[in-house]
Amino acid sequence: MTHSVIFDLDGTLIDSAPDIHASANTVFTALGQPPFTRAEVQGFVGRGAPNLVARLCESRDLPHEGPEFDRVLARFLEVYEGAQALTVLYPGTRAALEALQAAGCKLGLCTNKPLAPTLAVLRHFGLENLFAAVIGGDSLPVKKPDPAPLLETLTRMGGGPAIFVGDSEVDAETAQNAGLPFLLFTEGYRKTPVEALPHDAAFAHHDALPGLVAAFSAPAAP
Ligand SMILES: O=C(O)COP(=O)(O)O
Ligand SMILES: [Mg+2]
Repeated sequence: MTHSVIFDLDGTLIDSAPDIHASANTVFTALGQPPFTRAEVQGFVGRGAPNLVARLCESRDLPHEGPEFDRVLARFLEVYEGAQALTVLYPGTRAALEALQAAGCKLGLCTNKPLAPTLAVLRHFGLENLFAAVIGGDSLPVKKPDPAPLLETLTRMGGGPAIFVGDSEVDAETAQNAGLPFLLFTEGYRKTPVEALPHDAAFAHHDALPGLVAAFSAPAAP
């Protein structure tokens, strides 16, 4: 049976760290702070925007909760929602999504990025109609690695067998928590060596994805 394929977004389909980095620097330099390096910002991507901004505040001894923090987070979300100019699709992404769809796979998206900037970036790349369901980091009361967002994405897609594709520690843990097979994209924002992350297969270029998914969907050998 053909599997549904659910994707993570940041570090899996899009390289968004340059825009996240630039947006963070716009907000923090306006507060009189020196700019962050890209590595500092990228290291905090994957657990949602509130966590990213809280970790950045913490690293500058600014409050990471309370009204002052809430204002910094709101400003970051405002700046980031319009920031797509530096973001790129990973090579082969569009072709892989279209090939999967042509092979009969339903596609879903489950990201910890808030829903508004998620939909904005999907529209920016003309991908918004490819996904049968899109869940963002603020769509449910919990985020990945809680399995609920991934399972809710699948429910909204109509259920059935599914595979999760992601780039990070959080994604590997989410797939395990949800009991779904996990395909690891190795060129994203992972901090752990590939061997140390539980995964069913790994790939470095999206060209490999349709073949990997087909192998999962093939009937088991007798
Ligand atoms: O942390 C985020 O905002 C998003 O990260 P994800 O798309 O990799 O889940
Ligand atoms: Mg990711």
